[in-house]
Amino acid sequence: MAPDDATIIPVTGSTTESTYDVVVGRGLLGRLPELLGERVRRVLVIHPRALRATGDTVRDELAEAGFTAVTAEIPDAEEGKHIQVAAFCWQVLGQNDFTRSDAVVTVGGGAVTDLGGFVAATWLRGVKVVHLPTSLLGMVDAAVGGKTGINTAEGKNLVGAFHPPAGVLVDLDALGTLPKNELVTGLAEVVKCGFIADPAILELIEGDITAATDAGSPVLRELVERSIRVKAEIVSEDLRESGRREYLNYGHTLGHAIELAERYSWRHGAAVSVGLVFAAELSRMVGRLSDTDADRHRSVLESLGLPVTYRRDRWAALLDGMRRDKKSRGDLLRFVVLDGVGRPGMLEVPDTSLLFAAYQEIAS
Ligand SMILES: NC(=O)c1ccc[n+]([C@@H]2O[C@H](COP(=O)([O-])OP(=O)(O)OC[C@H]3O[C@@H](n4cnc5c(N)ncnc54)[C@H](O)[C@@H]3O)[C@@H](O)[C@H]2O)c1
Ligand SMILES: O=C(O)C(=O)C[C@@H](O)[C@H](O)[C@H](O)COP(=O)(O)O
Ligand SMILES: [Zn+2]
Repeated sequence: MAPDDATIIPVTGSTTESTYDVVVGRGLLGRLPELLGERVRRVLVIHPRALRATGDTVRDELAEAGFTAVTAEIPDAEEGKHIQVAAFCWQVLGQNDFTRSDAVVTVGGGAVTDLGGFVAATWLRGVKVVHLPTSLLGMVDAAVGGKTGINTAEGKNLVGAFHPPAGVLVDLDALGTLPKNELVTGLAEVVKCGFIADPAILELIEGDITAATDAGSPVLRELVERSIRVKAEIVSEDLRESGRREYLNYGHTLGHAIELAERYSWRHGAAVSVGLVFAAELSRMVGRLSDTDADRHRSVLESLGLPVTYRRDRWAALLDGMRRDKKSRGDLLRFVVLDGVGRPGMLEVPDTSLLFAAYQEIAS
C-alpha cells in the first residue's frame, strides 16, 4: 500500500506539545523526518535486542536524511522497563552531546515506547519523542497518549511521567513478524476499547475471529484505527488522568497485580484479559452490569484464546498489588466498572470482601 493511503488520527491536547498525529498505514518510515521537525539534529533510536535489524534500518534511514543517528539496544520486554536501562540510555545521550533540540525515537512494543518515552521525558527535563510501535499493543495503546514509565520491585509503572510524543507512526507492515500470541495479547486492549467506548469493535471480533487475528486483514486495520480513535479522543480531553482517562484503565487494577505476582512472565495483554473479566464480574455483582454483558467479556476473550481465570491461591498477593494501583486514594481501592457496554464509570470499594467475592467467579 502506498504511503498516501495512510489514515491520520489527531490527538488534540490543550498545548502544542500535547497535539500530534497518529499516522496509520504501511511503508511509513519516510515520514519520520517530518514528525521530528526541522530543528532536530541528533536522534537516539531505542530498540530491544530482538528488533536489532529494524532499529538499524531506522538509524540508517535517519542518517540518509541528514540526522546524526545512534542506537541504544535494550533488554527485551519488561526487562527493559527498569531504572538501570533508563540510566544506560541517559549515558548514551550524554556521551553523544544530545541537547534540548534533539530527539528520541522508539522502535518496539509497549515496553520500549514506555521506557523510551520516559527517557525522553527526563533527559534535560524533556526532549521530543516519536514512537514507531511494532507490536499490536504498542500501536493501539502504549504509543498513544503520553503515559511513559518503568516498573519498580513494588509494582508496575510506579515511576513515570506524562510526556506526549511529537508523533506516532503506526506502520502495519511491522506486524508481519509479530508472533501470533503477541498479536492476540494486543487484542485484549482492543477488546477493552470495545467495552468502554466502541461496541462495533466487539462486533467485528465476534463476527470474524480469523480476520481479527490476521495481521494483514482489513478487519485488523479497522480494529487498530477504531482503538486508536477511542484512546485519542479520551487523552485529547484528559491527558493527566484527572477524570475520564481512568476509563482506559478498565481491567488493569487486577491485571497489573497479576503481572507483578507472575514477576512479569505474563504479557500485559494476557493479564489485562483476566482483569477485564474480573472487572465485569465486579460490575455485575454490584448490580451495574447485566448478566449478558458480563458474560460477553468471557466469551469474546476466550474465543481469542486469551486467559479468563487466575490462581485461587494468589488472592492475598493480588490484593496487596491492587492496593498500589494509581487509582487508589489512601486506603480506598477504586475500580473502573461498566454500567453497560460503552458506559464506563468508577466504583469505590471500601470493603474488600466484595472484591474477594468477585474473584471467586474467576478463580481456578
Ligand atoms: N503507556 C501506555 O499507555 C501503555 C498502554 C498499554 C500498555 N503499556 C505497556 O506496554 C507493555 C506491553 O506492550 P507489548 O505487549 O507490546 O509488550 P513488549 O513491548 O514486551 O513486546 C512483546 C514482545 O514482542 C516483541 N515484538 C514487538 N514487536 C515485534 C515485531 N514487529 N516483530 C517481532 N517481535 C516483536 C518484543 O520484542 C517482545 O518480545 C507493558 O509494559 C505495558 O505496561 C503502556
Ligand atoms: O493510557 C492510559 O491511561 C491507560 O490506562 C492505558 C493502559 O492500557 C496502560 O496499560 C497504562 O500504561 C496503564 O497505566 P497505569 O497508570 O495504570 O500504570
Ligand atoms: Zn494496558
